Amino acid sequence: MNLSHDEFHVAARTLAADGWYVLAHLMHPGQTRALADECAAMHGADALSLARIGAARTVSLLRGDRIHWFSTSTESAAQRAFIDRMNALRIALNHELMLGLVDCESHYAVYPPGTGYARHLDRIHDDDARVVSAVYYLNEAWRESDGGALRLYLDDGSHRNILPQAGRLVLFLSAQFEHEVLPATRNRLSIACWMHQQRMNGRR
Ligand SMILES: O=C(O)CCC(=O)C(=O)O
Ligand SMILES: [Fe+2]
Repeated sequence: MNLSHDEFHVAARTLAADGWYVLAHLMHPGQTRALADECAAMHGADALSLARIGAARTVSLLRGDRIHWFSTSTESAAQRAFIDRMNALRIALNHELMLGLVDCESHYAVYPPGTGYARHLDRIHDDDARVVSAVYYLNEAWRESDGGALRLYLDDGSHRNILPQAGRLVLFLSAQFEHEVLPATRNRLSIACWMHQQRMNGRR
């Protein structure tokens, strides 16, 4: 396992060249397990909310995940460790690519069996803040037969299926890559995260 900053260097270079990258182990397994346990416990206690889409904030049939936004006032030690790690990555990306990423926003997501997220772009049309999308997966021993891949649509018309394996972080440019979450046969746990630039279009 490589948790060194060399890995961030490779991530930055590959993101610049290809627009997407899969990092094998963002955090130590114990930290990932703590996040998975907390996310599963919140789901079990019905403490997650149905996800909503867009400015209208309407619950949509397009996505079936239940979420909890991280916030500094309520965050746990496990969430803090994740945010610290993502901030280190964000600073490395700024350093190497001069992206001007000012912060990240993150939420837990649980997709119950049979639910997914239809093909979409993370850059919302009236908001240019999201630059890099990142998804951190929390599922131990995920098998191909469990379904639940992230399908990333590439510029050449092909696609890649990425399984939501614990420890894996997927990065891609928010404005460039359409993607979808395929339905799974078991609960699919993750943290979705967006790195922001300062908004250019005046919106707050
Ligand atoms: O969980 C994933 O693999 C992707 C989630 C996603 O596309 C989103 O929350 O916008
Ligand atoms: Fe997305």
